[in-house]
Amino acid sequence: MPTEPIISMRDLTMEFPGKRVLDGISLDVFRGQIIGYIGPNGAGKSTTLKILLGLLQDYKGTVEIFGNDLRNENQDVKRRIGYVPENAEIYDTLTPMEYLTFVGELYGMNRTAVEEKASQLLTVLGLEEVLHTRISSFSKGMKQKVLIISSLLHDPDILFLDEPLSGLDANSVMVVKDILAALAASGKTIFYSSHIMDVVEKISNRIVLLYNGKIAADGSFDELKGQSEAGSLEMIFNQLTGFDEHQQTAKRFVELVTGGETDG
Ligand SMILES: Nc1ncnc2c1ncn2[C@@H]1O[C@H](COP(=O)(O)OP(=O)(O)OP(=O)(O)O)[C@@H](O)[C@H]1O
Repeated sequence: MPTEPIISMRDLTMEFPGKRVLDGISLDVFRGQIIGYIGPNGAGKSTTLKILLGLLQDYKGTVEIFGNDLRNENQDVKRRIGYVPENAEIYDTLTPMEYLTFVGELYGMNRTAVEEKASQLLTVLGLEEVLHTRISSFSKGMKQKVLIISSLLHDPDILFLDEPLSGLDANSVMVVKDILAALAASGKTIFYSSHIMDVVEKISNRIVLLYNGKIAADGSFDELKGQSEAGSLEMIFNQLTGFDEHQQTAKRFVELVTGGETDG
């Protein structure tokens, strides 16, 4: 049974001018958990991740990672964290080998070791022919693979992922899903934010739904299903966020596009 939480948030509140985005979030995350962190657009998922990463500081409440208060700057904590951002600034003029060597060295890894590891990881994900090609020529999915590798090069204990499968083809999605499951089984903790509900449903062992600044649901998919009449996570999401207007919204949208009435 898990003991000490790896991540602990108490009464986490975050306000931007004129807007309270997080309204007293309390959450403990344990070793080996894959947390599917979901919520409507603008719910505050990326904001939560940025706070956990130390990128946003003017929050209220307490956040501890590995038992260290985030307000006490701690480089050791940062070294044990990996991050795949939603919108990454990747250095397009570099090759993946140059970029990954740069990232590995930032984490204090030895250059030869990082080059070898980067080359092996790129090869496993099918990028062996473009190790020395500029990232600017890559497709979205190829860039995403480089980002996923860059978040894992230093073998972190916690992985924060913000929409990590974006641009990946169906085969690559299966590989990444299996990688995440294997990482969690080896004791890593994964905090996974995404809108792709069928993937969240399958890979998460715990789902946390953020709505109106608060945690509206927290449990395994089976537990959430037990509390709701809905069958899929997508339907549970719609139900818990009170959204039942998708057909009317779509109809109105198409009427405006076509300038007329639609059938049905
Ligand atoms: N730096 C900022 N200044 C002002 N408002 C901000 C800032 N960053 C985020 N917000 C606002 O906070 C709210 C939450 O944004 P956030 O990006 O965390 O949502 P999200 O749940 O990740 O949404 P999405 O699913 O669309 O990615 C939004 O209303 C957004 O406009």
